[in-house]
Amino acid sequence: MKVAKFGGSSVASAEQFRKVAGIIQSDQQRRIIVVSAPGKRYKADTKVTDLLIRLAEAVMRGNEYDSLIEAVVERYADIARGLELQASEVIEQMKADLQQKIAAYHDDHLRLLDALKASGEDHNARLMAFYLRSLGMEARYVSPREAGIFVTDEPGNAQILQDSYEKLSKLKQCSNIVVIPGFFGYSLTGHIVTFPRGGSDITGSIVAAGAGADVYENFTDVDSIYCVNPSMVENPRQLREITYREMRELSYSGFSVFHDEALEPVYKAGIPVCVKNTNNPEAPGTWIVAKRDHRNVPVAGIASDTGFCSVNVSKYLMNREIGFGRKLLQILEDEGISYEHAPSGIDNMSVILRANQLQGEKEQRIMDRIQTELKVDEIHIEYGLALIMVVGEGMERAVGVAAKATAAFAQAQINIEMINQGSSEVSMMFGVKEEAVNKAVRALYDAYFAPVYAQKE
Ligand SMILES: Nc1ncnc2c1ncn2[C@@H]1O[C@H](COP(=O)(O)OP(=O)(O)O)[C@@H](O)[C@H]1O
Ligand SMILES: N[C@@H](CC(=O)OP(=O)(O)O)C(=O)O
Repeated sequence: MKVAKFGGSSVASAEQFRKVAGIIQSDQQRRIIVVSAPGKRYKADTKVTDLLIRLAEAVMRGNEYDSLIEAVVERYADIARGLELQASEVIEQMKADLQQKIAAYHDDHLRLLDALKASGEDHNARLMAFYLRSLGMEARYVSPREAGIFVTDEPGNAQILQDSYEKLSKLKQCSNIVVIPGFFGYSLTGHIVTFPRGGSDITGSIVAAGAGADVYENFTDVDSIYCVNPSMVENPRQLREITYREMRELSYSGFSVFHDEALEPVYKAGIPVCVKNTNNPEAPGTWIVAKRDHRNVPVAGIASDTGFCSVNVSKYLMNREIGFGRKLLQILEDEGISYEHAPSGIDNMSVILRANQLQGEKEQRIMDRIQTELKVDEIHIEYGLALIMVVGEGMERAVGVAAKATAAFAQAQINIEMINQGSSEVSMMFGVKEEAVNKAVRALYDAYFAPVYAQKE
C-alpha cells in the first residue's frame, strides 16, 4: 500500500486535479491520499493558504473581509467548474464553514488563524473525494480527527502525539480510497492545530508511518530532488537516491521541496519516500532511503538560506570562565530564541540565529543583558548572513572535501565569514554575506558536481 501526498502545485487547478486522479487510477496501491490546499497556478499567483492568512488578519483588524471569503471560495469553485462537477452544495458548505469559524474564534486570534489556515486543505480534501467519486472511484474524505492525527497544542507549530500512530494503523484496513487533508491535526482538547508552513509533507509522513505503508510518495512539480535549488543553478544534477540524514540536513537548510520535519516518522518506520512529479509521473523521481552508495559522489547536495545574523561576543580570559557559554545561551533561551550554530574561540563566542527573532526591543534587551550579566569586553551583531550547507554521507571519509570548497570560494573571490565542520558527520557549514550567496553556491556546484559530469562524458 502506498500513501501519496499531493502538494499545493499538484492540486492548484482543475487540470491538476485531473492529473492527480489519473495518477491514483494508474496504481491500485495508492489508497491513502493526502492533499495540500490549492497552491500557485502561475508564478505571480497566491496560494490559498496565504489568502486564508490574509482573511484571518482582516478579521483580527476589524477590516472588511467578505471579498477575501469570496476569493478563497472562488478558487474551489473554479476547480469544480473546470471539472464539470455539480458541486454547488460543497462550495456553499465551504463558505458557511469559513463564516462559522470566524464567528467561533472571533476573539481568539491564534485559534482563528489556525482554523482558517487548516480549512485550505480541509476543503480541498472534501472536493478531491467528491471529484474521485464522480469518476466512479470509491473515495472517502477522512478528517484528521477520524484518522487519529492528534497533536500538541502549539498553534502553527504542532507536533504529533505518539499515541496517534496506533489509531492511524486502522487506516490499513480501509478497502476504499481515503482522502485526508494535510497540514493539521487536533489537540486533545479538540482544537484544530496546524503544523509549520509546508506541513502537508508532515501529515503524509505521519499517515504513511501509522498505516504501515510500503512507500510514501510525495508528488510535487519537479522531476526529482536536485543537488542544488534549481532556481540557483540551471539544470542541476538530479539525485536518484538520498539518505534520510542527508535530506533532513538539506531540507532544514533550504531545500524547500520536502519539509525537514517530515522525515522522522518515515525514518523511524523504515518507509522509503519517493519524490515524484505530478506533471511527469513517468519520471523515476528521487528515493529517500536509509543507505546509498556514496563511493563516487561523497557530496549529495548544497543548500543555502539567507536571513541570519551572528551575535559576536569577546571577553579576555573567556576560556577560564566556566559556564560562560551556558549563561549566554540561557539569555537567548529566556527570550525564546533558538540558535543554529555557536562556534567559539579562546576569548570569543558567536551565536548564529535567524535575524527575524531579534525584532523590536528584543535586540537591545539581549545586548544589555549580555553586557551587564556576562561583563563582556565587546558585543556586536552582524546582520546579512547566509548559511550554506554542503551535505553528503561520503564526506567524512573523502579526502579534500573542505579544501575543494575553500579553493572554490577563493577562486570566486568570496570571503568566508565562518566555517563549522565536525559537529555533524554528514555536513559542513559556511557563512557568507547574503549578497555573495548565489555566486558561492554556483562556485561550490562547479567544484563538487561539474567533475562528476566530466568523468561520465
Ligand atoms: N534541491 C531542490 N530540488 C528540487 N526542488 C527544489 C530544491 N530546492 C528547492 N526546490 C523547489 O521546491 C519546489 C517544490 O516544493 P513545493 O513548492 O513545496 O511544492 P508543492 O507545491 O508540491 O508542495 C520546486 O518547484 C523547486 O522550486
Ligand atoms: N498549504 C500549506 C501546507 C503545505 O504543505 O502546502 P504545500 O504543499 O503547497 O507546500 C502551506 O502553504 O504552507
